[in-house]
Amino acid sequence: MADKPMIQLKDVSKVYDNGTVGLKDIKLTINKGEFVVVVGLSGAGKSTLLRSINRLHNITSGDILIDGKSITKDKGKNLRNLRRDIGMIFQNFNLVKRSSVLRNVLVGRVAYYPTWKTTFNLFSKEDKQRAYEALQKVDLADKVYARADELSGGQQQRVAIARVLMQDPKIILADEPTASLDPQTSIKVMDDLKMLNEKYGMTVLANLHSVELARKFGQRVIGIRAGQVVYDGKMEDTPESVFTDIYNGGDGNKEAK
Ligand SMILES: Nc1ncnc2c1ncn2[C@@H]1O[C@H](COP(=O)(O)OP(=O)(O)OP(=O)(O)O)[C@@H](O)[C@H]1O
Repeated sequence: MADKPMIQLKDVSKVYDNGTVGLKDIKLTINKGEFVVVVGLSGAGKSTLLRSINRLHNITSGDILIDGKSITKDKGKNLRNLRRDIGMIFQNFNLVKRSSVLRNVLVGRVAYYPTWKTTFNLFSKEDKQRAYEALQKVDLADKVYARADELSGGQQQRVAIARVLMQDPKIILADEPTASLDPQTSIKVMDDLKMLNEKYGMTVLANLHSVELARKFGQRVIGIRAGQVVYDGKMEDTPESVFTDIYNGGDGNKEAK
């Protein structure tokens, strides 16, 4: 795929109100269609990075461009439209637990409807059909009318992936998508993310604790420590020592140079 910048961070810093530095002077470009994994110790700033990209957090300085448009500066309708281009996958799935699987997947379309229509559940027939097809793609067509909280953790995460498919974003930010899942289920969830990346060209940025999953799925790896990028390279060129170093609190560069 041609190198077209999809996410650009320009000297991005984030200081929380209590003075904690979340991100420090991050310069980063992620191109369309990349599958990037972010690794780092707990508290390194991985979630802050993802949440700044879709502006769940406001950054303190710098700029973030999504497909060439500044999400930092946009307001109102423009911000809503930019956010529609960014799907989120969370560790805790973020489903409406007492609602049906179908309804949860339809939520992915909410940003395409006026609010009053979604309040009264007035989704179009086409979107209901799309939701069903999205569930087929993650092997959950038989769960369409089940309540979300009747599903296993892995199935719930795949409902969240079907919801992202409905949203049809350009980018998926996955914040520890497998942290509450067993190893086998984790692979199935990551396979589904890979499907969105390969089949639909969605750019994926995923925070992962597991080095094994990072190695298996990431094309590029970004190491974060104390709010800074300390490693950035192609997975195939990344020696094991980089991971050891990052997880031992080192700067991830020593043996990679
Ligand atoms: N709302 C907040 N207010 C103040 N400080 C915060 C807030 N959220 C995060 N932090 C701090 O910012 C730093 C980065 O946190 P962040 O959650 O981004 O790290 P992380 O790498 O995602 O960690 P984990 O893997 O544990 O989720 C930490 O020092 C954390 O304590």
